[in-house]
Amino acid sequence: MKKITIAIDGFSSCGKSTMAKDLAREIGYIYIDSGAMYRAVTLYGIEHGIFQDDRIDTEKLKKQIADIHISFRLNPETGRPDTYLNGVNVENKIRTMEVSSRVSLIATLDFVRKAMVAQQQEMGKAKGIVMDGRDIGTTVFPDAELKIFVTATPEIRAQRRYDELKAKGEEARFDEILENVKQRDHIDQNREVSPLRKAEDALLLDNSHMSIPEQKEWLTQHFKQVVAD
Ligand SMILES: Nc1ncnc2c1ncn2[C@@H]1O[C@H](COP(=O)(O)OP(=O)(O)O)[C@@H](O)[C@H]1O
Ligand SMILES: Nc1ccn([C@@H]2O[C@H](COP(=O)(O)OP(=O)(O)O)[C@@H](O)[C@H]2O)c(=O)n1
Repeated sequence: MKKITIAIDGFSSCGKSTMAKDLAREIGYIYIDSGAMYRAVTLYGIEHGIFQDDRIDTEKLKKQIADIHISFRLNPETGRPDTYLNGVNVENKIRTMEVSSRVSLIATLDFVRKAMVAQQQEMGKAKGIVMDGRDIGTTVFPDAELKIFVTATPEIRAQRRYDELKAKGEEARFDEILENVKQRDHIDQNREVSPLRKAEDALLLDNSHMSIPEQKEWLTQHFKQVVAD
């Protein structure tokens, strides 16, 4: 069967990674969480004094960007890929509110995007990949055979993220998460480089009232249709 490229973009916390990972596992494709890469750069910045309050020392980060190596390795316990920053597993550290509150500013920087996009395109060279993010269908893989743009109401998205953090036993406040979700959507949609928008040829999915199995079924059907053509 021919291998294709699948691009899943959309708003924060709506279930993109969940559906992308599940599909990739089922069809034997590689899954890449591009957001995890921006989160890893942000964590690097926090750990290397790049932030002074809310200001970013862009010159310092620019000098160090070539020293930031991000990779993914399958976690045999979860069956899902964990994110590694310079050889260290940072999967949990990159999901904290501290990182969430800073990542979208880091993702506005053109030299950061350039470095990440180059790595992402390299990872997808051989096709057979599902990648989720904000600019996958528009910038990273504009020729992807299947493009999806996912959305849900901000309240539902914040609730999903809140439930996730609570289930992991982490501190979480619903209002803080809702504010973060809205703020990141705003920054992502209004930045100059590769702003978040639906590619013209992407299929729109509002999963506000869909369960995880329902959305996976929806995606699998579209995948089957594209590979059958
Ligand atoms: N349709 C859904 N209904 C309820 N919860 C969902 C649904 N899709 C995903 N989730 C949950 O919402 C949270 C955010 O999903 P995630 O896939 O990380 O979103 P994204 O990649 O878009 O940020 C996760 O805890 C996930 O299990
Ligand atoms: N391809 C991408 C992926 C993420 N990002 C940025 O990285 C942030 C974190 O991405 P994410 O996919 O982990 O976000 P969640 O929706 O999973 O919380 C987003 O809010 C964007 O600012 C981006 O700019 N481009």
